[in-house]
Amino acid sequence: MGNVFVLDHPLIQHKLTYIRDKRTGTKEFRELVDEVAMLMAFEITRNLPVQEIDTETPVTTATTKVLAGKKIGLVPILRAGLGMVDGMLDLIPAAKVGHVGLYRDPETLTPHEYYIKLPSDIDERELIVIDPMLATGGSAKDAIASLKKRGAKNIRLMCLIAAPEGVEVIKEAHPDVDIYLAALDEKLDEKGYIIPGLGDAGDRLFGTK
Ligand SMILES: O=P(O)(O)OC[C@H]1O[C@H](OP(=O)(O)OP(=O)(O)O)[C@H](O)[C@@H]1O
Ligand SMILES: O=c1cc[nH]c(=O)[nH]1
Ligand SMILES: [Mg+2]
Repeated sequence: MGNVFVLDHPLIQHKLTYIRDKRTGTKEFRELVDEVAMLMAFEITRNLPVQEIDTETPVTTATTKVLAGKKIGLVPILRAGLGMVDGMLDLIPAAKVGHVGLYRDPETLTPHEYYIKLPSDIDERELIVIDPMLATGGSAKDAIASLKKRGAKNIRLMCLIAAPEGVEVIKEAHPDVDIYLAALDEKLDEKGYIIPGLGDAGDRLFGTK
């Protein structure tokens, strides 16, 4: 655990280029984030355990595989994490979805939690915390701590883009959490934005700039 995986599938990388492009408008941005989230869900679920069962096909009995082990829970960090939920649910339709609302104070960069609603059985689920951006790492760090406080034991973090600073914060605070990214960028600027990044993910998703 505590590993960092950059999902470098060509389709993910291609779409991420257009997500970063400042000329990409809200509609296309939303669609691309949705598509990349689905592709990342495909990669992140690659190592889920399976078990063999007997299945009656119309002609014989076959030994086949089904998912085994823990069920999945998705936990988007509001707002921007919402943009990745539907794409992931396309692949994992039975997942339950919890929500953690956090905003980052633009001056101090400190995260503030304003909402939390989780499935009652989070302690039995493999949770995937979702947020497009891991910048200073403060928001994801607090969101994960909130989940642990409420009993979560198996948590992974999935982001589109991270800054090295944010990755270090999560590794330090939550060494049990694996991190899945589409890209690990260069650095943060003085306002806490990821460079080169994609700008403000929430504003670009919801057209609020
Ligand atoms: O790693 P950090 O430095 O904490 O920054 C990352 C956070 O900032 C953004 O949310 P924001 O506060 O803009 O809220 P929003 O999703 O409502 O726009 C982003 O979606 C992360 O949650
Ligand atoms: O670059 C960044 C950093 C934090 N939040 C964003 O939406 N973008
Ligand atoms: Mg924002």
